[in-house]
Amino acid sequence: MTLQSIKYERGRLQILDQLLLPDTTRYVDVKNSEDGWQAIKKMQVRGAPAIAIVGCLSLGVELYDKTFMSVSDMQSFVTEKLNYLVTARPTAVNMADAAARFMAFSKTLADGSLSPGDAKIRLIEEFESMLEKDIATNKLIGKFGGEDILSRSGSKPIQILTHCNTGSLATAGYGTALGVIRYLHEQGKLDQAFCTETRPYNQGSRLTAYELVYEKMNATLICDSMAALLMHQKNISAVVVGADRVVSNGDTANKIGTYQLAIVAKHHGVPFYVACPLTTYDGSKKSGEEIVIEERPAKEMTTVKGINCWNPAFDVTPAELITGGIITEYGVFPPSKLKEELAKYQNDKL
Ligand SMILES: CSC[C@@H](O)[C@@H](O)C(=O)COP(=O)(O)O
Repeated sequence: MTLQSIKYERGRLQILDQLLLPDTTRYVDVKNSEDGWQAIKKMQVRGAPAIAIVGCLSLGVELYDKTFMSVSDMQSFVTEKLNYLVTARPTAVNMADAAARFMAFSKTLADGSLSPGDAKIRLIEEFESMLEKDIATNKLIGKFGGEDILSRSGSKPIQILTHCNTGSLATAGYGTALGVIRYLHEQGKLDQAFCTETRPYNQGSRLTAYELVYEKMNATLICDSMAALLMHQKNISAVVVGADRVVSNGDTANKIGTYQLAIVAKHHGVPFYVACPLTTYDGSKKSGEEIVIEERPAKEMTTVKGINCWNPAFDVTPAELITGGIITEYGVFPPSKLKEELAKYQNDKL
């Protein structure tokens, strides 16, 4: 059984408190959208897909206990709460994407054909479907990405470098970039995965390392500052990272430090891939310059009081550095073709 960041049954949501990992495994109840907002803001749950799923399910749990006089009352309530959930963290687009889709869906429920109670259950069912869809999506990402890497590597042992945490803890299960590594491992083709510590929040050393050990994959931890030497000395087959927002020209926001990995990969001729679902694509923005980068509190960085800190949680990797491609559930696309390729699938989202 893989690690489970989200436990859900209708009317009850629990999340694995990622602030306590790896030392303590404790699930906490998320009883409503306010709890959901707080859990996302405090990073008890994190990772773009998991943020959206927990946000929507927290609202689903709140809805379950509520009664509405009319479907349009429910629709106003849901719109207000979804808009609120989007404000918890600004950079990952998945929650905003889900909010837009579910607001549109809740409008379709107000056509008079369903009672308020039935409409509420239809909406809850749609929230619930995110769990299975995310895992199915991640398995496709894993396969497309894994096969692409294998096709480029000939008979060489496969060694993958990844950054941040993109596995079961950041999604409903299987993972995106870590899904690619998992697929290669399942095929018996993974020689070794390297993961960065991912300073300052240490998603790599606390969460990815924990997942890799838990899954018994052959894996090695490095400090972020060791990536250039690693690529110089260790025959890295590919760098594979996740994403928080990919915009229409292919520029990609992901965990701080991704940009420098992409530069180093280009210098060493190592293919650099971004792995993410269609729900991480934001076609409304033309370039990475338009992406809002979250800044986190200085206390996440400091060991000495009195020093000034700058703590951006994400950076933007320019499309031209994504040399391997963007791995989605529909295939692997060069960033320059992403917009036209994904346009074909936009209506499949719900
Ligand atoms: C599948 S998760 C992809 C990204 O969300 C992940 O790489 C990342 O940057 C997470 O940042 P975090 O600040 O931990 O939410």
